[in-house]
Order: sequence, then structure tokens, then C-alpha cells
Amino acid sequence: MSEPNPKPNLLARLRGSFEHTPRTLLLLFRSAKLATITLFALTLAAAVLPLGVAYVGKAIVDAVAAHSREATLRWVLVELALVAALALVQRGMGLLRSLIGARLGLDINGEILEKALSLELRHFEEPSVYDQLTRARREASSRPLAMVTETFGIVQSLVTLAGYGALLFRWSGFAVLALALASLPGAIAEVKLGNLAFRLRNWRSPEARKLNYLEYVLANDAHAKEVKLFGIGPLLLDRYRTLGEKFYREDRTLAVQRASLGWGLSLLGTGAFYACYASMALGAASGDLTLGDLVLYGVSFRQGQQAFQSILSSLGGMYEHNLYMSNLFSYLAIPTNDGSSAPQLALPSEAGREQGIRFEGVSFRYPGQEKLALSKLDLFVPRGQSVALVGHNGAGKTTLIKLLTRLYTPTEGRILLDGKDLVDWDLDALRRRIGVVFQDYNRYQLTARENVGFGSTPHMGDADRLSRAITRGGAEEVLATLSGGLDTQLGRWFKDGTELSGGQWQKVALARAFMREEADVLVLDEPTAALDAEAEHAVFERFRKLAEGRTTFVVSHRFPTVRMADRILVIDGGRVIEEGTHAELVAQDGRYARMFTLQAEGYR
Ligand SMILES: Nc1ncnc2c1ncn2[C@@H]1O[C@H](COP(=O)(O)OP(=O)(O)OP(=O)(O)O)[C@@H](O)[C@H]1O
Repeated sequence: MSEPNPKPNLLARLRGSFEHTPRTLLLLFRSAKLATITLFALTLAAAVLPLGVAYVGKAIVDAVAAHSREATLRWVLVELALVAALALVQRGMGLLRSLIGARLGLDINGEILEKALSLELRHFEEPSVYDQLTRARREASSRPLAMVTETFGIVQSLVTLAGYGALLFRWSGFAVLALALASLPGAIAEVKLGNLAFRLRNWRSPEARKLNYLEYVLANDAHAKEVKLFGIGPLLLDRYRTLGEKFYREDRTLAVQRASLGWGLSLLGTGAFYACYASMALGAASGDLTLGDLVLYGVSFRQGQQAFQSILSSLGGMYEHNLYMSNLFSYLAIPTNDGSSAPQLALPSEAGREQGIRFEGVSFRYPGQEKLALSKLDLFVPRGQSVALVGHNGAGKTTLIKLLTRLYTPTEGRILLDGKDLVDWDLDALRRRIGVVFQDYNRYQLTARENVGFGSTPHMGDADRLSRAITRGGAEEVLATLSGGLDTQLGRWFKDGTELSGGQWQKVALARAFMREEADVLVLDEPTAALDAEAEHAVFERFRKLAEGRTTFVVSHRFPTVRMADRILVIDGGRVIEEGTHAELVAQDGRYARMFTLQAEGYR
């Protein structure tokens, strides 16, 4: 998001306060058209009714002064009717605001999440985008409504102010001027402080995330074990408190500034009021004004001032809301390349087309990193070949898989599947062809049926496919232990959930990948690390059978698994440094052979 200019002039700030109002109103209109129109109509009524009440007040006093009982009673009844109507209008506005707020929050949150779905993996790993997303989500339920409420409030106050101004003008143009001038410094201060408050929160964003993170680590089931056993709780709590204290001090300074400035400015307004009031009272004393006029002008000045004040405080708020909306809109405008608009290139005919996966001079650098994670990789894997990737931690194996599955696009070079660049593939069609299980697979706190079925959502209701996937993933035994079968809630987050062991979760994740029966490229990125040796062997035996005719990539540190592959690639520093079958690589007596011997010795 573009940071607000640190020192824009007042006019620019004022203009900036309303920059996103039209688009927000449009959002509101789209979400709740009828309610918005009604709210606007009620706002106008709420603006006009107090003017009527003030005018009737004058009529009552004049009727009293004229000793007319009938007129007095009549005006009191009119005032009662107006006040009752005003109360009704205000209730209606309150109701509409809460309904519109709920609707708008839901719609905007939906839009934010929909956008999150279209973001690429790199966006989630970019702190600035992640901050933008967090900020957008944090206040989605309150800010847009606040902006609308504030805008309508300003319209209401402007109408009221214009009305009081007109009433007051009948007495003196100077009084109107005094009303405006006495309120001006407040306008400046509000806009300034509003800007400050937002920038404070904006600067804080990364730190605020840290605060949330500390909170999360301290009070979450997944971390509780380590936090207790390593005794890091007090240390983390201490950090949490230190950061929280810093926030508190900043907030306190701002609040004190706001309060003291507000106090000083309200004193100015009070002074202006009493100066005018004295002049009115003297006018009434000398008979230039009726008692009713004195009441009317007094009320007009006072209420006019209040209307002005509420416009001012709305301005400060508007500036903040507007900056929030600008954050939201720029988040929603992040350009994404989700493949939906990718040009669908005509493919050469099936017969003449290369079948397999080709890496051509592929290099990749993670956003914000200097080092290449993959460097000038050339590779061709014909359809049906099984490939194992081995290498030290951080060698680039997972990166290669992420590029192959198009979670990332190469920084340089290209990857072709069946002769067509991955970026030209329709993303859905591409993803349908690839089944993948990562080492950090998800544990959905949902039913077993959903945990498996998510592998192919169109087939979630296909009992045969589900059961085949469960068998292939080796998860039959896991399912057999669940009292509710496929409909058992998994995990501990929700009521009646059954927690699984690490290995059991892994089998469920494997079953999920096997739901993708159409996939002809299968990728297992160390998904068996939590399985015992016997279970891993069983998985790979099955995997081998299933994978017949399909292209497979397996990342593993275990040689009994690796050696089953048709072709082994040894990756180091983002390059393929050795390749061949197990026997060939052992014969080469290079890096692979050394790694193999080391592990074999470990098993002895
Ligand atoms: N999201 C990321 N952002 C920045 N750098 C990353 C990211 N993921 C990985 N890297 C870096 O890229 C390099 C390759 O990492 P990669 O995950 O591909 O290794 P790997 O061979 O799969 O390792 P392991 O066996 O530990 O899983 C490493 O130097 C790592 O620090």
C-alpha cells in the first residue's frame, strides 16, 4: 500500500479523507441497497427535526410571554410530536446501522478471503503483503461501516448546521462567522491527530503481528508442549508484556494529546458562545429581541457549535477510515496471476508432442533473497518415469517441487509439461493432473471424510473412490479405529474431535492425494517422515504399483525409498550434481555413494 505522505497540507488531507468514500458507498449500496436508502432518508430526517424542535421552543416561550394558554399547549404538543419522531428516527437508524454493519462486514470479509485465495504463495511470504492482508482482515467488520456512518453523520450535521446557521443569520451574520471561526482550529487538530493515529497503527503493523504471534504461541495447543517443557513461557510472556507496554505508552500519549487539545479547543468554543450569548441577552434586555428569539438563537448557536464539533471529530475519523479503505482497496487490487487469464496456447498435435516434464535453464530466487535456491536447472523427465530427489537440508528439493506444481514461477527459464509451458496451462487443468503431498501437509479440523475428500472435491460423495484412496494411502486401520467412521470429527479444536497421531495424520494426507485418480504426475515430498519404517515401506510399495505409467517425484532422505526410483537426482546448492539409478550412483562413488554408506552404517 502507498504510505500516506508524511506531511500533506491540510487541504490535501481533507481531500484525502474522502478519497475512498464514493467507492465505499458503492460497496454499501451493493450489499444493502434498500437499507442504505432508508438510512439516508432517516439521516436527513434526523438532521431537520432538531431545527423544528428549536423553532417550536421559541414559539413556546413567545406564547408563554404572550400569556396564551392555548398557543402554549399547542406548541408543547407539537414539540412532543417532533421529539417522539426524532426518537423513532434515531432508533431506526441504530437498527439499520447494525444490520448494514453485519451485512457489510460479511461481504467485505468474503471479498478479502476470496482475494486471499487468488494470491500466489509468494504473496503470503512477503511481509508487506501479509501485513496488508492482516490489517484488511482485522478491521473489515468495523471500518467500512464506520466510514459510512461517519459520512452520513457529516451530511446530517451539515444540514443541521446550515439550518441553525440560517436561523442565526436572521439575527446576525457575525454570529454565524463567530460560530465558524471558533470551530476551525478544532478541524485542523482533528485531521492532524487522525493522521497520527493511523500512522502509529500502520508503523506498528509488523510489531502488532509479533504481539499476536506471541499471544498465539502462549495460548495454543500445538505449542503448549514445548512451551512447558523448555520453560520458555515466562520469557515469551515477558516479551509480550514489553511490546504491549510500548503500545500502551504510545496510545496514552496520543490519547492525552487528543484530550488536552480537545479541552483547549472546547474552551475557545465556550468563550465564543458566551460572547454571542451576552450580546443576545443584552439585545433581549433592551427589547430588540423577544424572549423566544433569545432562546432560539441561544439554542441555534449551541447546537450549531455541536454540529460543527461532530463534523470535526468525524473528519478525524474519516481520515483514518479512508486510510484503512485505501489499504483494503490496494490489497484487493494486488495483481495476481492465478492462471485464469492465461492465454491458452494451441498445442501441437498429440502425436508430435513431447510427453513429460522439461526444465529448461530454470533458476529461482525467493522474493527478497539474494541467493538462488535453484540455479540453471536443465532436466527432462519422460512420462512414466519415477524420480527420487535427494540432497542435504536446504539443497533445493522442495523448491523444485514448488516450481513443478506452479506454486512459484521460475525467475529464469521455463518448465514444460507435455511440451507446454506451465504458465500457459489453465491452472485448474494443470492442478488436476498433479497429486501432491508435502511434508507440511494440512491437518484439517474437520471430518475424516472431508480430510480425505478434499483431494478431489467433485468426488467427495463417491464412496468407492474414498475407500480406494483410503486403502492406497494406508489409512484403513486409522479409519477402523474411528467410532464415527468417515464422519468422525478429527483434531482437538472442536467438540467430540478425535486427535490422531502424527503418522495417522500422514496416512490421511496420503489418502487425500490418492483421491486425485486422474493425476498422472504424483509428488511425495517427504510425506512419510512420521511413518514407521514398515509403514513407509508399505506406502512406497503401494505407491509404486499405483504409480505405474505415471510420472512420480519423491523427495526422501531414506535410501530404501530412494533406491526404488528409476532415476535419482542428487541436488546440491540448487543444482543437480549427480544422477542415475541407485546402482550407477553407488558405482560412481561420489556424493550419493557417501550419503548412502553413511546411512547404511547408521542402520547397522
Ligand atoms: N519461502 C522461502 N523464502 C525464502 N527462502 C526460502 C524459502 N523456502 C526455502 N528457502 C531457501 O531456499 C533454499 C532451498 O530450500 P528447499 O526448501 O528447497 O530445501 P530442501 O532441499 O527441500 O530442504 P529439506 O531437505 O530441509 O526439506 C534454502 O536455502 C532455503 O533457505
